[in-house]
Amino acid sequence: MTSNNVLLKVEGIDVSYGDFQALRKVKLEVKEGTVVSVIGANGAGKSTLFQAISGLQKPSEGKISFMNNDITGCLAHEIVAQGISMVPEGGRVFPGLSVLENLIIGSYTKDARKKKTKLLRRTYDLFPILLEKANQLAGNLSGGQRQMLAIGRALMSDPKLILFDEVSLGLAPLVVKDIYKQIEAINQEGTTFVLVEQDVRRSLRASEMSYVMLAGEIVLSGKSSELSEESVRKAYFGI
Ligand SMILES: Nc1ncnc2c1ncn2[C@@H]1O[C@H](COP(=O)(O)OP(=O)(O)OP(=O)(O)O)[C@@H](O)[C@H]1O
Repeated sequence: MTSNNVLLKVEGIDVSYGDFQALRKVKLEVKEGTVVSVIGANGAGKSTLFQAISGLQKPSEGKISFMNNDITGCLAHEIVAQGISMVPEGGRVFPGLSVLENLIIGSYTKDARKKKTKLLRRTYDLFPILLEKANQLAGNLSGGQRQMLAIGRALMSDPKLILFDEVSLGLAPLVVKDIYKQIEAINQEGTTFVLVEQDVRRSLRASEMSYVMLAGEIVLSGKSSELSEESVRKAYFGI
């Protein structure tokens, strides 16, 4: 599903950790209903970008808007309440809590709490394994199941936009295929995605727009269908 409305706009943000500047004048636009890829090597700044959008890092320069509202400097819980949810790198879940408890934690905003039953049903429909294992400890899940739980938890806040960090890292190819199928299904129901993915081919295939980062900057961007794997790889390595 695509429309011409810009859902998220990042305009020239700088983010630093002490003296180290991790993002430089980063600019990015995400249209409603699309899937956008952010590609880059380790340390390029992809997670920092997600943290800045989610309110976990404060940009020293630039502006972030979501649905035409300036969200620069908003707190993380305010940003979730506006409709942005993150699936963190490595499918991080609370290992000592059950699958169901992990999901319920995702619906802590006032609006999501009201729709909890409906959101839970939708999550179980997408990932039946989570219903099967609802009362088991999340720490006992496989890597792929943990990634599904992390997506499920993000869905429980009823987001308009999901920031998905490292979709396929460390997962078996069949599991990755399954997860991309679910991303497509969730996207077709209207949720917009920004994906961080190391696999260039998959990244281009799964998205409408791609942005390549290198050392804290966007060095290449364009329609995924018009970018060659070679040009992306070159930008990725800075050659
Ligand atoms: N908390 C921190 N304190 C200091 N430097 C940091 C911190 N977090 C990240 N960095 C540095 O900022 C840069 C960007 O890191 P970031 O994690 O955003 O990159 P990334 O593209 O997501 O890489 P990865 O795939 O390894 O997570 C790196 O040089 C990293 O070492």
